[in-house]
Amino acid sequence: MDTGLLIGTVLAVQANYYEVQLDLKNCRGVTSIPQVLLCTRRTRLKKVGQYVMVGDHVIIEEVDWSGARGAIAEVLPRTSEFDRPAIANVSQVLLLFAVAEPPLEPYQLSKFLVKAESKSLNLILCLNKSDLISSSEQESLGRRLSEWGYQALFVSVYQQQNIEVLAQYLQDQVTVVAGASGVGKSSLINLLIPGVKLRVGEVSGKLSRGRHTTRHVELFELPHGGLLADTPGFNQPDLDCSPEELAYFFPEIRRKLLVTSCRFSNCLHRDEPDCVVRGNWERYDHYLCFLELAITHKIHLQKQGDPEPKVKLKTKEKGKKQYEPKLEIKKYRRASRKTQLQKLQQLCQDSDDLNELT
Ligand SMILES: Nc1nc2c(ncn2[C@@H]2O[C@H](COP(=O)(O)OP(=O)(O)OP(=O)(O)O)[C@@H](O)[C@H]2O)c(=O)[nH]1
Ligand SMILES: [Zn+2]
Repeated sequence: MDTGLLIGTVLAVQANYYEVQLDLKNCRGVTSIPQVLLCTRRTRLKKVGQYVMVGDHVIIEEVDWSGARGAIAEVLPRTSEFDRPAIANVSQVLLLFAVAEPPLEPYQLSKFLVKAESKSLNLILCLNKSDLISSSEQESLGRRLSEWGYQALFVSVYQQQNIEVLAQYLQDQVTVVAGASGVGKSSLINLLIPGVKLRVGEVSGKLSRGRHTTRHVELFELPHGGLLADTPGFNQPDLDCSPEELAYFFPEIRRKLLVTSCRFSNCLHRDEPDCVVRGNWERYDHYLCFLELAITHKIHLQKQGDPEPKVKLKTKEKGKKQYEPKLEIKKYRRASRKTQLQKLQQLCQDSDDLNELT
């Protein structure tokens, strides 16, 4: 057996245990050792605050081969870090949507596309449930998306259409499967990885969110090499890019700015004079909506960095100035209907965020 370092990839994290798939290239000639070890994290890593993520390449020590146990001694440098779900070393995003059931919502698809573009990773757009539309509908949808700048791959899990083509795209890559709830992510993973048996649900509108019992992140091994992660029950990616960079996440805008430019270099493409981006193209409205979100996000970040002072300067008699603590906003003032509604929406959003994190 090679005495070199034992390296593996973290497939799943549960409580304080890490499921690590061994990179068996380092153990040539040995066939009877376990492929996956259940590992703990060495205390030294805890002390230096080095956390371990799914997808991490790690060095393993203190192996107990008979019990398939080990300890993670070191985390190798990451090439990328995905936040939702938290996975290291992802190489591409597979954006899966359905052509119907649930209906394809252009705004929602756009939001997922922009989010995926912001990751600077390879992006595959795949449309499932092609069995539910005619070939001419498929062609016109394909043309529409190519205007957006994407070559969509139409698949059907039910009819096993184009699954082989997709499998080739996934080979030897670490891919995160993202897409709205009910589009067939679990069904697709079950088909690609026989034996994995992810739970497939019924499409039941908004209530389908959160029905997954096990929501922890996990990487699944593809039969011909490569790893795949699901993002269950996840409908609304939040856009956290800056207003200035948003334009670059639209292929249509990139194409325009490649051949010409706006009068102002910091143009946000809203109402500035001589803007070459503003105009009559399908997703311009989406751009404007996302721009509003990005501006709100930026203001929010600025406020966080600059907390409101807890004291205020008051002028007393004879012009004497004095600092006084700020009084709390009246608690008994009745919230307007609009504020109540906003609070309710925020509450829903927060509980969704919580679901996505757990
Ligand atoms: N017509 C049709 N239905 C499909 C196809 N693939 C999956 N479905 C159905 O779509 C529904 C949702 O599938 P899931 O695999 O649970 O979808 P999901 O994307 O994992 O959903 P979440 O777990 O909520 O994110 C199920 O009823 C599947 O049987 C397909 O190719 N054609
Ligand atoms: Zn412009």
